[in-house]
Amino acid sequence: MSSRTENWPPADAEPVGPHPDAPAPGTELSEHYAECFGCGHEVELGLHLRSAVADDMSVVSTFTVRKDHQGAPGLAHGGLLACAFDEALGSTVGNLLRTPTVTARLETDFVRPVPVGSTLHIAARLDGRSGRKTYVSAEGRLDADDGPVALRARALFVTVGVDHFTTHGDPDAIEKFRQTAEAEAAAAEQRGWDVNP
Ligand SMILES: CCCCCCCC(=O)SCCNC(=O)CCNC(=O)[C@H](O)C(C)(C)COP(=O)(O)OP(=O)(O)OC[C@H]1O[C@@H](n2cnc3c(N)ncnc32)[C@H](O)[C@@H]1OP(=O)(O)O
Repeated sequence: MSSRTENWPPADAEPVGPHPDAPAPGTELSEHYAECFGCGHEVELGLHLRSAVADDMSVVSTFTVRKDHQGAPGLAHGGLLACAFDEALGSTVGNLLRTPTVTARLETDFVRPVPVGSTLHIAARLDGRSGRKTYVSAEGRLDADDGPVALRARALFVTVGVDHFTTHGDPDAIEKFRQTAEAEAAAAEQRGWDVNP
């Protein structure tokens, strides 16, 4: 994965389709964690990505660039754009495969500047799987699903157990997250896999 000239996905990856219990086309995906910088509604300056499953089982996420996200005057910061792709790609893997995963590698090509006030439409798809490794890629277009391409990204996500989060993260916050998920019975059905803060 060191350069874009390499084969993608790698030769040992097998085609992968959505889990039988994956959300159906047209489903709007809920935030995976209220305090997530990428999608959580409790993070005032966060990215507030919103995602939905498209007819072809890609996942389309939108991210509107605000002044809080600037790098140069009037333009989005590149690192934040990479963050938006991390979230969009992670949401794709998590929701379609219904497994907790973390980003192991993220590669981003910045094709054109993204102005403050524009909305990125990020379409992400599963590319392949090899054991715990899932390969996924995305394209981000300006202001419309068919707008000009501004970024492309591809990533490797690695499936982990819940202990990844309890060992390395905040066990109390994980427990609170579990309780909230259990309380939301309807959402719990959708988010059973989703101990993925
Ligand atoms: C809905 C959810 C949305 C979430 C969106 C946000 C997602 C995130 O930002 S997650 C946070 C950022 N990521 C992290 O903190 C992960 C930190 N890294 C780790 O914890 C570990 O390195 C981890 C879990 C990725 C892998 O460790 P470990 O479980 O010990 O597995 P390990 O054996 O090292 O790797 C598994 C496989 O992946 C490969 N691999 C791991 N890292 C890389 C890498 N950077 N590049 C290429 N291959 C890699 C390994 O070579 C191995 O391949 P194989 O099975 O063929 O031998």
